[in-house]
Parts: sequence; C-alpha cells; structure tokens
Amino acid sequence: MPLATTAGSSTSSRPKLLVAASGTGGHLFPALATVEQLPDYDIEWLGVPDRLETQLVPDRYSLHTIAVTGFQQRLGLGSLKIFSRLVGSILQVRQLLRQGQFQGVFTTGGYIAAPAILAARSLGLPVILHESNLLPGKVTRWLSPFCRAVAIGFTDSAQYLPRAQTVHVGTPVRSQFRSALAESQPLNLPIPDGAPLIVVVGGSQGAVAVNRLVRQCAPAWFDAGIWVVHLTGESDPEAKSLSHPQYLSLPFYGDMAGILQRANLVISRAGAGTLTELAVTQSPAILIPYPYAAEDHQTYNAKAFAQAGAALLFQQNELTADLLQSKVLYLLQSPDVLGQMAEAMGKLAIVDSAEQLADLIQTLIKI
Ligand SMILES: CC(=O)N[C@H]1[C@@H](OP(=O)(O)OP(=O)(O)OC[C@H]2O[C@@H](n3ccc(=O)[nH]c3=O)[C@H](O)[C@@H]2O)O[C@H](CO)[C@@H](O)[C@@H]1O
Repeated sequence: MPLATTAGSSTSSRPKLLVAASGTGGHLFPALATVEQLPDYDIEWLGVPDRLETQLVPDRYSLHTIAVTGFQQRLGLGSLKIFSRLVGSILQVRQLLRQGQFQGVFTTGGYIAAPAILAARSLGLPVILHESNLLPGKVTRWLSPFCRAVAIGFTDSAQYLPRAQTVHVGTPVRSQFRSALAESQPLNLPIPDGAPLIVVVGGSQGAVAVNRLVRQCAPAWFDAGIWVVHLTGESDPEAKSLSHPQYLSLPFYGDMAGILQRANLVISRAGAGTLTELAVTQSPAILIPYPYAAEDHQTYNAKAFAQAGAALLFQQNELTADLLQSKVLYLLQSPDVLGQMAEAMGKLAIVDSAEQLADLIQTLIKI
C-alpha cells in the first residue's frame, strides 16, 4: 500500500520531527501535548488510515499514513503476513524520513512505533520514545534499546527496560489541563453548583461493561442527590437507555480538564492518559481496568494509583452493581476519605511533563 499524505510537506531550515503516534487518545493526546511545546520544530505525523489520528491531526500537521497492525503472540501464517507488512512499512517510513530530511522521530509506542523506530535506526536518526504505561508495551520492550532515550510515565517502568536509557518525565497532558489548573472555567453542562458529581469515563473509546454497571447503580445515586456525567464512548448500543434529570450521557466530551476538576469522584478504566489527568486534576477515582488490555497492562497502572492511596481498584469480574453502588455512596458521604484520595492523586502529578519531554527532544534531536 502506498504512503498517503493529507497535506503538503513544508520546507524550511528548522529542525524536522516525525511524530509516530496512532490509535487511541492514550497515544495521541500525550504526543499532541508534547509537540505543542516545540514551536521551533517542523512537525509531521505518521499514523494509520482508519484511527483517531485522522480526526485529531490533519487540522494541525501533515499526516502520512501507512498500513500496520499489532503483533501476534504465536507464530503462524498470520504473523508471517504481519512481518512482511512490517518490512514494507519500514521501507516506506525510511523513504519518508529520507525524502523529508527529518532530523529524528518521536513516538508514543504501540504498533506504529515499530516501523518508525526501525526505519530511523537504519538511517542513523535519533528516536525518542515515550511510554505512558507502567508495564511497557511489547514494541517498547523489544525496540527501546534502539532509541536514544525512553521517557517513562511511571518510575517503576524502568525495571522492564534494562537495556534502555530511561528518563522519568510522567505523561504529558493537553494544555487545557494546565490552563484549567491556573483558572477554573465554568462548565458548559447544566449541573447545579455544589451538586455532588460522579463522572464515568471508559478511556477514549468508552467501556460498555462499565456503562452497564453504572446504569444499574445510578437510580440509588440519584436518590442520594448525586449527579452523573456518563461518557459512554461511541459504541454502546444502550447508551441512550437511561434518562433522568440528574443524568447526562455523552459519547465523547472535549473539556475533560473542566469535568474532571468538577467531579467529586470519577469511575474510570485505567488507561495511562486518564490516570495522568486524574492526578493533575486531583480527582479521586474508582478504577476498573479493562480486562482485555494487552498483557493486562491497565491493572499495573491502576495498582500504582491504588497503592498510593489515590484510587480504589476493582477488577471487572469481581465488581457487582451492589458493590459499586455502595462504595460510591460511602465515598460521597466521606469527604475526609475523598480529600485524602485527592491529595494522594496530586502527589502523583507531574504537571510540566510536556515541557520536560519537549526539552529532552530539543536536546537530542536538532539540526
Ligand atoms: C483499551 C486500551 O488498551 N487502552 C489503552 C490506550 O488508551 P485509551 O485511549 O483507551 O485510554 P487513556 O485513558 O490512556 O486515554 C483516554 C484519553 O481520552 C480522553 N477522553 C476520553 C473520553 C472523552 O469523552 N473525552 C476525552 O477527551 C481522556 O481524557 C484521555 O486523554 O492507550 C493508553 C496508552 O498506551 C493505555 O494506557 C490504555 O490502556
């Protein structure tokens, strides 16, 4: 498949950086937050043709797309196909890097990182990889020795990357989070001032199983005067099945900084992006890791937050509606406990992570 580009490349004497970030909000938002801090760089993007980057990137940067898929555990015909596709995509990225005269690559991991790292390495170009999860993904573990530096979101990730140059920077959050911290803006949602508020978020794609549990619990919460903002994701067929004056359901919401800051309690999956945002906004949380995430990596993330006292952790298979309903009621009636959790969240925050990562890029990738 040929390399596709959505906008013309620019030519200039500024350093040129190829950003390889693709798939989910968890990969894209930290990358966008970082490059916002690199105004002196010419940025172009590498992604795939059918994921979130096609919505988030083209307005701001040229997006080049290639066809790559995930890596399978077992060897077989499928993996041979993936391998030959990988070789093809390495060649495409090599050509892009050479023709575009890029000085280096910045990637947030995942399957797009493999051809990007290998192509850059074959041309002797520096790569900086950011890994937001506590348990680094496979591509990060395999290819981190080829990167000039691996910036990590959790200090404990370093133990899984013994042959990499790791630097702990946390995970960058969008600039909306930093401005919300500086001065809180009114929310564009009709929630009365002072009403207790639960926000439910299932990562950038929503979480159908969590949504179902929340809808079962919600009537008891409404009776207790609690409001619920439910970010359902786009793919929940029952997303519109509950209606109540204290209930707002949205497939996706843009002002995450505002809503998380306003929440008394957040019920969430345990993707690294959302966890970082919860820390920055000091929002106490109940975490329900996505049970089918690669190598159960969300449980590793969630455990770090639970052990710090910032969140309660429940595995989806042990969490009944009764248990969730009563935990939430207990927490919302225990302001001291919520206060301690919020404080513990704040201690996990690295608010200037984007700046730290941008500094690292500027030190290692220049003309
Ligand atoms: C299912 C899965 O494997 N998810 C992974 C994916 O992130 P995934 O995108 O699923 O989840 P994350 O929590 O990392 O990020 C979600 C992002 O979407 C934003 N958001 C969400 C809902 C909404 O309505 N509006 C909105 O803006 C959140 O604020 C956050 O910035 O990559 C992350 C980084 O490798 C991993 O930690 C996650 O485990």
